[in-house]
Amino acid sequence: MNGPAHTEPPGEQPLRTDVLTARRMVVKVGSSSLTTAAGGLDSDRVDALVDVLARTRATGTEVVLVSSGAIAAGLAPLGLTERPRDLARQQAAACVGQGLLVARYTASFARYGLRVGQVLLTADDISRRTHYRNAFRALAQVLAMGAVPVVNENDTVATAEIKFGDNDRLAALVAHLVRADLLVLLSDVDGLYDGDPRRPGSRRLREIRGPQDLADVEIGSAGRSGVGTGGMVTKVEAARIATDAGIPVVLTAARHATDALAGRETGTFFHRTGERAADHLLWLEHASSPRGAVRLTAHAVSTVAQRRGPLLADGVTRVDGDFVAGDPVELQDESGRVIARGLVGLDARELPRLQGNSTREVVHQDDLVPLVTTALPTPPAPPTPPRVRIRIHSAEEYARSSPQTQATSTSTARGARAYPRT
Ligand SMILES: Nc1ncnc2c1ncn2[C@@H]1O[C@H](COP(=O)(O)OP(=O)(O)O)[C@@H](O)[C@H]1O
Ligand SMILES: N[C@@H](CCC(=O)OP(=O)(O)O)C(=O)O
Repeated sequence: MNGPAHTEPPGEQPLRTDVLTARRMVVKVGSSSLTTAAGGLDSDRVDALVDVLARTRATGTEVVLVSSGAIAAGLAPLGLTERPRDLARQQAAACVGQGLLVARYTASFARYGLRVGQVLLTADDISRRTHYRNAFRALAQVLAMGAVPVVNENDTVATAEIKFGDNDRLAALVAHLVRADLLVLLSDVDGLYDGDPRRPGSRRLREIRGPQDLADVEIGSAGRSGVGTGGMVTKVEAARIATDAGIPVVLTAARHATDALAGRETGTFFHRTGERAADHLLWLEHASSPRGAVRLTAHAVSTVAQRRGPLLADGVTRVDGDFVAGDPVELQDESGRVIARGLVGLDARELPRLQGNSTREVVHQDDLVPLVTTALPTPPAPPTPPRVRIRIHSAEEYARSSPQTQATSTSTARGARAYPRT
């Protein structure tokens, strides 16, 4: 475990109201906080975590646990001494380790008469609206029946295309999914430091009020545990996703979980920076895979970026991808820069016929998420309608390609869909 160079003594601090008033919280614990130095699950640490969560549950606060550790738990039983680099052996380790992990939680929560329910998700499960609603219903029901959902990525079947990539991000998305009041990220380090926590002189940041507070912070990758994945980068990103959606975040060490959940000043507190968005807008921004891209006139870019109105057909200059009405698409400026995401209201194939049409709506204003924050000037409307160029790719080919490729590719219509439509 990485010991931070400097841990500031907890002084007498006011309690954190956002923690005390949370009625539903998502707690994420990293692999490094659940394993022994020799590898394998550390039962004492699992029990210590469950003690805290069961006490919180007993006060009436609902808890969803997002737990990493499947791969780490599967290493020793498969004779592996370190986390494999290749996906196939990671899948095998997760397959063996996930069962052990949930068995351990089941036994540990049983000491308090609490049941656990395993929930394994892939990005695909929440990147489509119907699945998103389904996942919400399932989790809400597990909570309503008094059990503790233990969520992890479904690493055994998750391939690169459908991976969340890290459980910090998964936890932020689950926090939004279950409409949590608080997200708690438990790691092997007791908060966000302004530099490498092992370096003498690095200071723990007590609170983050917005991106401006992160300007001079050195945010590094995973420490020496060898089992963690994203390091601070993914935790700060997860905090951004959650706080943007109105969910405050506590980031601290698993060993400080009691203090953190009691609202005491420990770790780093990320204040909420935004309001909870409509479900489908968060889904659109963070969880959806765009099915295509639409390039806009300068005038339409300005309208969309400032969310002053819908995207109309006469604002479209080019269409990439084989999307149909209801799909998420990227909205790009004339240079191919992505300026927003939107749920498109028309099929890609319909758009050429609507060239120059200023009454047909391509994306409704309520189905837009601007991704650029800078105010864009409003250029005059173009005098003549632009020509629409259609370039169709298969959805899977489009999703895999880089933004540059997406902007410049010349492949022709294939019409294949990667996944069944929902
Ligand atoms: N600015 C920073 N503040 C705190 N920790 C940092 C920072 N930069 C990098 N880290 C590293 O991030 C590690 C935590 O990430 P990780 O190993 O992925 O943990 P987990 O398994 O809990 O997800 C810490 O052990 C630490 O070494
Ligand atoms: N889903 C993987 C963990 C992925 C992950 O993000 O790990 P960590 O950085 O330890 O939270 C597992 O259970 O092994």
